[in-house]
Amino acid sequence: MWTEISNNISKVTGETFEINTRRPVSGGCINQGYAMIGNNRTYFIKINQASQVEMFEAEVLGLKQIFDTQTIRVPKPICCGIADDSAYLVLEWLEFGGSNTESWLEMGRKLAAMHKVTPPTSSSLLGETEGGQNRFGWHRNNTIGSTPQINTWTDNWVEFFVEHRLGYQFQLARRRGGYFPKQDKLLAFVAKFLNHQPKASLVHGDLWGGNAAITKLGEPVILDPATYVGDREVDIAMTELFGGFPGAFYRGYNEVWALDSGYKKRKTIYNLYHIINHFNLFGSGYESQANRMIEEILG
Ligand SMILES: Nc1ncnc2c1ncn2[C@@H]1O[C@H](COP(=O)(O)OP(=O)(O)OP(=O)(O)O)[C@@H](O)[C@H]1O
Repeated sequence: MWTEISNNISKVTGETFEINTRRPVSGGCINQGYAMIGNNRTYFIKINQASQVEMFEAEVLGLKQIFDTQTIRVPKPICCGIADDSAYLVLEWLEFGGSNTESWLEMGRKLAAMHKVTPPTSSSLLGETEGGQNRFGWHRNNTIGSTPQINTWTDNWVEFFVEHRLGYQFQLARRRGGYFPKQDKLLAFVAKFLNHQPKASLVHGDLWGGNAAITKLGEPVILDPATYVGDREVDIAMTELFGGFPGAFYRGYNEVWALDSGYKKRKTIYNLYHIINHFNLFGSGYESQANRMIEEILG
């Protein structure tokens, strides 16, 4: 497998790459990460089962879409595919570790700049492109963790969030034996909560602490996106889900595009999506957390 991946790197970069050393990189929950070193170059590789190759293809497209905004750094995708019986994704290697206040201010400013972008709505099937529309979705489905994330273009944000985010995850959770007694009441209530008519923004989609990092040179980077066009508040809510980003991040963000005061009310409903997904991915421990969040939302 490693030779096949090396050969593909040589092919797409036009420079011979022969693997010399490989070491595991920890930090991800879904894929196995490795550093691949050879010919004075290093690459970051993610490996999963062959059936997951579409997940990597979607990640490449998400990284490219974010790169095209010219706002915030993402690792450059090199190639992806199947070698032996494994799916792989090769990315530019980045050296992390230079965290400081200025870098986190920049992370916030750059994320806000990215959120100001409304990418063209395009249908990969029809090859149509229409710019600047306030529609929500993406040109293909992707994954959140390894759960499918449905991105069918929808004109109305509430409809999109109820059907393709909360509703879809609840459906999967039911099949796994999840018990959410106030699910229907909650779904009926969403429209009342999300009546702020958000602008359609390009969002990262999975912005927990493990997916935001600062390079040794102090440059902010976002990793491993589950990109779509949605309400920017979904990203900010997720930064707060597992402990919060440094305060400088929020200061930087608000400098460029201040959050609406209603955000505080909405963030629990946005994070509920991720907690039900955690139930679907990691099991029952998250069921009671989701039910507590539902109670909190319903008041
Ligand atoms: N381009 C890169 N260069 C160097 N290290 C990287 C790079 N991308 C990711 N890493 C490191 O590897 C870790 C895991 O990466 P990543 O989050 O992309 O994996 P994953 O298995 O897809 O994760 P998740 O559980 O968030 O889905 C990161 O937290 C980071 O420390």
